[in-house]
Amino acid sequence: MTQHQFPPVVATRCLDPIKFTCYFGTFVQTPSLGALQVLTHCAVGVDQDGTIVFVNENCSDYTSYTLKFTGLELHEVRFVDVADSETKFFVPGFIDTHIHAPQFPNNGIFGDSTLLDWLEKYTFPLESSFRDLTRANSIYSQVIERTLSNGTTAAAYYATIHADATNLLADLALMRGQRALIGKVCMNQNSPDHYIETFEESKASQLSVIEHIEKRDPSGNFVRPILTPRFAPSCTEKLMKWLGELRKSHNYHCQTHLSENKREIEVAKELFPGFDSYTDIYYKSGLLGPKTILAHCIHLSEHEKDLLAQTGCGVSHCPTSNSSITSGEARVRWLLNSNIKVSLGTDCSGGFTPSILQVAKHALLVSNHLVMKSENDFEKLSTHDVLYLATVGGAEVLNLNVKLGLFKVGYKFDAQLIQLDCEGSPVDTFEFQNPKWGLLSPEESRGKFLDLIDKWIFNGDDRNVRKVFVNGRCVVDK
Ligand SMILES: Nc1nc2[nH]cnc2c(=O)[nH]1
Ligand SMILES: [Zn+2]
Repeated sequence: MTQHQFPPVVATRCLDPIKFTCYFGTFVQTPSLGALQVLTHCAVGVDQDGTIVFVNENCSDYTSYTLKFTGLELHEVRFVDVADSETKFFVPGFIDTHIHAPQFPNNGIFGDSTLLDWLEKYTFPLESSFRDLTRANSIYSQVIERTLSNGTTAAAYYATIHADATNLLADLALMRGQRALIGKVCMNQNSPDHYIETFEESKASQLSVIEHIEKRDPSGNFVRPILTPRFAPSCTEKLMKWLGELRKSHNYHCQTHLSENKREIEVAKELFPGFDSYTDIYYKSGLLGPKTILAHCIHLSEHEKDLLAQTGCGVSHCPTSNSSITSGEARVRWLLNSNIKVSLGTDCSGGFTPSILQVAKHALLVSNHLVMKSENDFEKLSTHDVLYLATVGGAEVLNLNVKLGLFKVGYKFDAQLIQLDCEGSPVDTFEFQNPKWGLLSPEESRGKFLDLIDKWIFNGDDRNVRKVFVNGRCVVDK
């Protein structure tokens, strides 16, 4: 089971007579927080490496433009014209910066528990069963399929403590064409006997996972290892310091949980009395840096927030999870205003949905709750803000070598094709709400289209995701 020989994802393209692809239609993106850009009648050219080489808005003849631009023959170019419906548009692929792949079967199962009893009752027993590779194979395949189908083109995964199953998750993501940071969970204290490792075991399996993943994808453009101390309460200082040294010496990605639940914070302080704060435990262990992803960050002090800003860490905001297991409301605007990178995470199965679109909606609603509590508008997030967090924010937090999150020259074509009026769509569309580009004033058409985007964010789901592309390759076609 450990000896799978998956073909490299990119090699198959070499046999393809098609040398270039031009996508034509409406493209939607968020170049900055709060700003939504709508590119209409737009031609986006993508080369064989999945890189965008032109973005030509209001293109009157995209076929001639492409042939002239590339110098290729007609049969060497694939034209994907999706301008056949006014409610069809491309958006950048979603980036899920915090998801526990093995917890997928527990989505929706959390009862009235909160973090620490939830871990004991539901999470550790399920994760420990991933010593069984047959189980890991079927659940991990399902997670990748489901997240891709929801438009997630890149994800930062937590796996389990098991090296073999973690390697399998990396292989499956690579084979299926989803970009993924793959984290073998490290945990060597305060965990049940059936699901714990020693320092030496953790070290050995971490190194073997890194070796496996780096061999599978030496470019690191598709799958990469990410150091994953579960959270301070389940790791000794020795283990965190070893991981901190490893992170610094190889510039590895790192992910962990921070300041999710009030009781968790007390436990962390009791276990590590010599540190100034929960954040300080990670800081002094060398775990914080520009390629570190911190999930939750709800109950931080000003000083802890400043430490995140100073070290350049990214935050994964997980509002679905935080509402489900009653953890609290992260102050996203407060973090963003300190120039801290913020993105979205499903945190399955603390969160119940594998869809970043749903999480975006919850991020907006949770921000409204903060506003209602504080009676000022400061924390309010718009639909454009949460779309930014789901795409550009995710790309900033993942901090990969390839550029993601926008339709821009030099960026990779990781995209979703959304259609609101497709068969079985959960979004009710009305002809009078269509933008009617060219028939109304540009402002009127844009206004109507922005309303459609809002309708999509609140009412849409995976049925509206018609195609998904990663690195210019179509990985989902419904
Ligand atoms: N949400 C969440 N928080 C954690 N803290 C430590 N482990 C976990 C986990 O699996 N999920
Ligand atoms: Zn988590």
